[in-house]
Amino acid sequence: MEILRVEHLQKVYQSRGGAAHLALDDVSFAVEAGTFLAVMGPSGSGKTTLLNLVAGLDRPTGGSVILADQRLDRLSEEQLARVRRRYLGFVFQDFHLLDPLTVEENVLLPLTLERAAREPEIARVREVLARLGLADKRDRFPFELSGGEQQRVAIARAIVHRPALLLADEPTGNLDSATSRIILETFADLHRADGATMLMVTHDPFAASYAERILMLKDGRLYAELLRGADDRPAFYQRIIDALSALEVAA
Ligand SMILES: Nc1ncnc2c1ncn2[C@@H]1O[C@H](COP(=O)(O)OP(=O)(O)OP(=O)(O)O)[C@@H](O)[C@H]1O
Repeated sequence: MEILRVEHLQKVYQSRGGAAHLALDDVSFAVEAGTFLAVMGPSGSGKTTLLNLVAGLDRPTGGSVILADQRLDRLSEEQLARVRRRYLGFVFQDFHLLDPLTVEENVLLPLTLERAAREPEIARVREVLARLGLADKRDRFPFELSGGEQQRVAIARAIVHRPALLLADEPTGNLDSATSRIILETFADLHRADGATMLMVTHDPFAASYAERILMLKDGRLYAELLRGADDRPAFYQRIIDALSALEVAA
């Protein structure tokens, strides 16, 4: 089953001075359910632009995004907001937790946005917190947690409503390497054990090596795709490094 299809996506930013910048140029790809996809590319290559368009947070100047069988460009802002809440989960570089709320309240939030919390929903929150090894942290506040724990709470919040697609924007960008590894293992485990579908934007080859498929962007265009295939993670990492140096040589 296909979760996401991006067709001939184009984004032109018009600056106030009148100059146009082509941030995404004819990008097409599809994502099957259960895929762990990474999108890589140097700074300015269009990664965040692509993520924002996939999330329906911005509108393309050409082409389309089809998420869970719905063409996002045909939806009103209100319909888009509903699609986002229902089908997407978000994990950000800087966690985006709400400081006045406890861990449990933060994770409950996506379930209570549209209605009052009920018993089964609290049970679901506790199940997800336990799944992520946070059962004993549920009454703490974000500032009482380490960065890695805060990111795991953010992941719990992103998956609590069982989204069709989990979007992560540089999720290890603010973490040290040991903590990054724990977060990446968490994603890999959600993919392996729960069949989660993920799109992770990263410029870090180590983070990307946890994915099974990588799209590489350069100057707004897709220029390479790597599939992990039968490689183990270290062998895949080496192939990513080789592909990146080939890109630099070509630049
Ligand atoms: N609102 C905007 N108006 C004009 N240009 C923009 C706007 N947003 C992004 N751009 C330009 O579009 C290009 C792609 O930006 P984008 O943020 O998608 O890149 P990125 O790959 O996510 O970079 P980084 O890794 O640094 O976050 C860049 O050249 C950027 O300067």
